[in-house]
Amino acid sequence: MLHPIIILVEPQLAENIGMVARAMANFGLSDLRLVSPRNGWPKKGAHSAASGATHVLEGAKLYDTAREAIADLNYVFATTARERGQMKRVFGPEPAMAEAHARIASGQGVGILFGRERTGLENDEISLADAIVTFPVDPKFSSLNLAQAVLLMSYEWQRRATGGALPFGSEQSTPPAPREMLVSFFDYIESELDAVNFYPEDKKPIMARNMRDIFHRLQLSEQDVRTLRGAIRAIAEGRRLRNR
Ligand SMILES: C[S@@+](CC[C@H](N)C(=O)[O-])C[C@H]1O[C@@H](n2cnc3c(N)ncnc32)[C@H](O)[C@@H]1O
Repeated sequence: MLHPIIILVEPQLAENIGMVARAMANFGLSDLRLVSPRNGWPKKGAHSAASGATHVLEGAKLYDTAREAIADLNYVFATTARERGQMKRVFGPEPAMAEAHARIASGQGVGILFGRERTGLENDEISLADAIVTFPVDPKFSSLNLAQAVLLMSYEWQRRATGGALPFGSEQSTPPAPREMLVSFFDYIESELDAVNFYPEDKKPIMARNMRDIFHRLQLSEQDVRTLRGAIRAIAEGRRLRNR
């Protein structure tokens, strides 16, 4: 078991189970356990809601009780929005997944219990867990949809497991232009601007420096410098041709 196991206790809606599977697959989880799904299993509608995460649904294991579903696990979290007055450690999602990560890395099986859509987990089910996880929600509106609750835990798991690495990053097509190329570009612009008397007498040094600063702020790549240089040359040569 290299990942936490998601355990849904008496889930009712096929759409929620499908969306749970999708959320799990989004964040690299695949072990799903279902405890007595209401009105049986499989359920019509779960596959379409899973949106391609069928491997999670098809691999889901069925149990009669929460107790049986967690029997082989070494450490179990119970998720709940409500205070239950039980003497257990209470985690937020991020430290909970740090704890899960450490335990799984040392070879333990870790599970996360999620409750029924309407009534959540029963106190007896929570009493089977080692710790409680609750989310930092607005207390006036604290209950998340079941699949969203699974998504949040799965996200925190993946963030922990990958160190937050993103699948892709911002790319620069070419590296910033070398200084020599940039300075030669500045010389070129300044000579062309001189040729059309752009600089008022005695202001040239400060205006040339300001313009260099503008280009520095743009972090031009080699290709950017080539493009700008070509554009300025085209304008300058067009003017020279017209003036002949
Ligand atoms: C729709 S909620 C159940 C709401 C139910 N009325 C209750 O009060 O527990 C379904 C499940 O999502 C999880 N969940 C929802 N909101 C949560 C929160 N704020 N913190 C932790 N888990 C939450 C729990 O597992 C919960 O049993």
